[in-house]
Amino acid sequence: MNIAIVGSGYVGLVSGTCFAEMGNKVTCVDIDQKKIQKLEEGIIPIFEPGLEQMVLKNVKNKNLFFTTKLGEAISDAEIVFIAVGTPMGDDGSADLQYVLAVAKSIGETMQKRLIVVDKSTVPIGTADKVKATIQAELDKRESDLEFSVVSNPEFLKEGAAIDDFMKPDRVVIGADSDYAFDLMKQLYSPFFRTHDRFITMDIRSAEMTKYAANTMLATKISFMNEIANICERVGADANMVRIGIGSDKRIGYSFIYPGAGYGGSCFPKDVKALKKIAEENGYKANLIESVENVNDAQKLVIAHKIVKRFGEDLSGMTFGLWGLAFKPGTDDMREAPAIYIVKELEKRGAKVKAYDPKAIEEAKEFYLKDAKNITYCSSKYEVLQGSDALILLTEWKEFRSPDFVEIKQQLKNPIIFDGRNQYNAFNLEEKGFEYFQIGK
Ligand SMILES: NC(=O)c1ccc[n+]([C@@H]2O[C@H](COP(=O)([O-])OP(=O)(O)OC[C@H]3O[C@@H](n4cnc5c(N)ncnc54)[C@H](O)[C@@H]3O)[C@@H](O)[C@H]2O)c1
Ligand SMILES: O=c1ccn([C@@H]2O[C@H](COP(=O)(O)OP(=O)(O)O[C@H]3O[C@H](CO)[C@@H](O)[C@H](O)[C@H]3O)[C@@H](O)[C@H]2O)c(=O)[nH]1
Repeated sequence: MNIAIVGSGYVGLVSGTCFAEMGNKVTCVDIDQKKIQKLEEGIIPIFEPGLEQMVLKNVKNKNLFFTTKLGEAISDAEIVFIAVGTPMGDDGSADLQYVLAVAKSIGETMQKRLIVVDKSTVPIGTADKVKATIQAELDKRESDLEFSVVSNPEFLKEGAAIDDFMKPDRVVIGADSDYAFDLMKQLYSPFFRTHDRFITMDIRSAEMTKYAANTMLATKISFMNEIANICERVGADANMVRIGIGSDKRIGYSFIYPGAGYGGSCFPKDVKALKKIAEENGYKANLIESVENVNDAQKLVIAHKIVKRFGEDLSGMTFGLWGLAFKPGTDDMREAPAIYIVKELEKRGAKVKAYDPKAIEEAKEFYLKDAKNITYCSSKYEVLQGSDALILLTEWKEFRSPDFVEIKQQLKNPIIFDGRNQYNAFNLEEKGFEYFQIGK
């Protein structure tokens, strides 16, 4: 099939590359000329395991193309995906300007019947807006071209995006015509080897499914963080409680790791957007609001532990930080707990030495560009030299089983603040450390 993907970020580039891998001819579009130029030169603008190799292979096989010209990309396409950002607007709602700008360009340039698929995460009712925007442009052109708008939310996780896309738990398709359902099923069928996992529904329910899924997962995390905070105060161990409740199949083990709060480009903005959607429709979403409040507070839990240990004024102190990305396996720092911790430490007069295997450039260029008291190191052990304590915020594999003798030798004080409970099985107290974790 001939496909265009508009927006070549985490979702667009991964989806486009995986569709190409299945033998489709895919053109990825972006308005960011630098991004497209890099892609044309074989430079992948984001870090996502396995992506580079797959992009290069499909470019070589002439299944995958890049352009800044949407009109050219859709001239031969049967399906066009909208995969641009829907960032948080000032009032917490999803900002639809990029989605609607793409819809306008599609209406201005389409030359044949098209299925327009919304893959971006968008508020319920957005498909109607996309439809109206395209139709308005067609009307201006006095064109009677047919098109359908489909909602096909994306559920991939950064760091595991290729796997999630190639072997999806389900593909949700919201549409209002058999033609659209059929074409979408043809496109996705190759991804299901044993049995299909299509879930078809009306468009609004598909749009809502995405917000409900992310908010459910965020709720599990905030719930567990709240339990962890109570555990600490009553002398229980959240690590044990996690196993205790996860073993109940109705609860399950996934997404109940207590930690330094959820970050990333999706949970924070989607939880906020759903709260706003509810509000705009006359419903106060108390539970969802609490999920967000618990998370906001959780991002600073490690800072509070540091203050409790060292006092309010941290001037003259240096903290070694392992991990900047919001999770392992990505260079993405959107809403990463590290941003909040670094700023809080800096506010209290402390310096930070930081190392992350992939996210240092992102930190320098965007997310911590205003931080004045941070030094970036080229290895995890360099961070420790002259630091008063170590803080772990992202559980990259290379941090999971470090040399504790080396850590003890290098740090000024043998103190570890573990924001991901990675070292709770290492008997650090017996090894002479002061060890602080979440929920114990
Ligand atoms: N990142 C994820 O893990 C993930 C997973 C599922 C769903 N989503 C959703 O998918 C959408 C995209 O997220 P992302 O993380 O890929 O965003 P991103 O910021 O990484 O990429 C968006 C891209 O769209 C481009 N763009 C903006 N306007 C454009 C236009 N008019 N024409 C062409 N390109 C344009 C930008 O330059 C950028 O490269 C969001 O709605 C997000 O909520 C993201
Ligand atoms: O038990 C857990 C699991 C995750 N997290 C944190 O939650 C955040 C999000 O993690 P994850 O869901 O793995 O990453 P994302 O790439 O943000 O993926 C989420 O957001 C995407 C964008 O909408 C969806 O497509 C995915 O299905 C959904 O998992 C990270 O900060 C994690 O550290 C925890 O604190 N505890």
